[in-house]
Amino acid sequence: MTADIIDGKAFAADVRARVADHVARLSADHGLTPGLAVVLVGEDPASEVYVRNKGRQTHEVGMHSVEHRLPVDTSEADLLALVAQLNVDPAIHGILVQLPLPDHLNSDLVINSIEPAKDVDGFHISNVGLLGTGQKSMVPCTPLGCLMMLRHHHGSLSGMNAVIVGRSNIVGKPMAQLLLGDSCTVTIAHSRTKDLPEVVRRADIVVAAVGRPEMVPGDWIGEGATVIDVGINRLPGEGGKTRLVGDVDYASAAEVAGAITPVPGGVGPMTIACLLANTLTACCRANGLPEPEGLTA
Ligand SMILES: NC(=O)C1=CN([C@@H]2O[C@H](COP(=O)(O)OP(=O)(O)OC[C@H]3O[C@@H](n4cnc5c(N)ncnc54)[C@H](OP(=O)(O)O)[C@@H]3O)[C@@H](O)[C@H]2O)C=CC1
Ligand SMILES: Nc1nc(=O)c2c([nH]1)NC[C@@H]1CN(c3ccc(C(=O)N[C@@H](CCC(=O)O)C(=O)O)cc3)C=[N+]21
Repeated sequence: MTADIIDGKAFAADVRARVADHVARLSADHGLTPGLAVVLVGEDPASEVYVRNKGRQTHEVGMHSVEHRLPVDTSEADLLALVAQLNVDPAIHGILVQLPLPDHLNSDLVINSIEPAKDVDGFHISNVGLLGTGQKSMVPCTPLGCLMMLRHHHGSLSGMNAVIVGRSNIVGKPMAQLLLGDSCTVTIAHSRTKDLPEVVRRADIVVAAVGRPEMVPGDWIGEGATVIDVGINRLPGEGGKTRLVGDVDYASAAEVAGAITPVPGGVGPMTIACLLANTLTACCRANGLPEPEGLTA
C-alpha cells in the first residue's frame, strides 16, 4: 500500500481562509478585530521561524498582531508584569508565551499567570482541567490541528485504537484527551514503554511526538494505519543548509500506512492555523458572540 498524504499545508490554508472570513464579518458587523500577542524571551533559532510565520499569517487573516521580544536575561518579575499588562489590554484576545523559556524562568508560573480566557495555547492549568473534564476550554493548537486532520480523513474516530508516542504537556497529554473525547481507545507511550514497536503496531492511529529524528520506522506501523508525525527536527542538509524531518521515517512508513502527514507541510502549518482559530474563538467568547463553527474541538 502507498499511503494517502494528508496535506497539512493545504488544510491549514483552508482553516486560515475560514478564520479570515469570520474576522471580516466581526469587523463589519461589530467593529471588532481579534488581537494576538506573542512573547519571545531570548533567541531560539527554531522559535524564530515559527514566530515570523505567526506574525505574517495573523496579519493575512485580518487580525491585530503584536510581538514582544525580550532579552534572554529578562527577570521573572518583568515577564510577569508584561503578561499582567496584556491580560487587561482590551485589544488583545490571545497571549502566547513562546516555549521553552530560558532556565532561570519558571514556565509553569509564567503560563499560569496568563488570563485563562486569553490562553490561546491552552497550557494554563484551568484550561488543562477543563479539557480533561470535557468542558469548554482553550485547546492546545498542535493537538487540535492533529484532531482536525484525523476527523477530516476518517469522519468518526469512535472505537479506533490510538497510540500516542510522547507524554508532554504541550502535545502528548492533550492529544490523548482529545482522542479520548472522540471515543478512541487511547494508549500513551513514552521512553519507559515496554515493547514499543509492538504497542505501535496495534494502532489504527499513531501520533508521534517524541523529538527524535525518524525514530519510528515503517515496520512499527500496522498495515493501513493513519500516521500523524508531530516531530520537527532540524538536521544538517546539503551545502551547509538544514533540513526538517519528523519523528517518523517517512519513506518506509508511507509504504505500509493508509495515510500519513509529511514534515514539513503536515502538523506544523496546522498548529499556526489553530492558533489563529483559537484567537478568533477567544475574541468571540470575550464579546459574547457565537463561536466560529468547525474551528474548535
Ligand atoms: N508541529 C508542531 O507544531 C510542533 C512540533 N513539536 C515537535 O514535536 C516533538 C515533541 O515535542 P514535545 O512534546 O514538546 O517533546 P518533549 O521533549 O517534551 O517530550 C518528548 C516525549 O517523547 C518521549 N520519548 C523520548 N524518547 C523516547 C523514546 N526513545 N521512546 C519513546 N518515547 C520517547 C519522552 O518520554 P519521557 O516522558 O519518558 O521522557 C517524552 O514524553 C519535537 O520534535 C517538537 O519539535 C512540538 C510542538 C509543536
Ligand atoms: N508556547 C508555545 N506554543 C507552541 O505551539 C510552540 C512553542 N511554544 N514553542 C515551539 C513549538 C514548535 N511549534 C511549531 C509550530 C509551527 C511549525 C511550522 O510551521 N512548521 C513548518 C515548517 C517551518 C520551517 O520551515 O521551519 C512545517 O512543518 O511545515 C513548527 C513548529 C510550535 N510550538
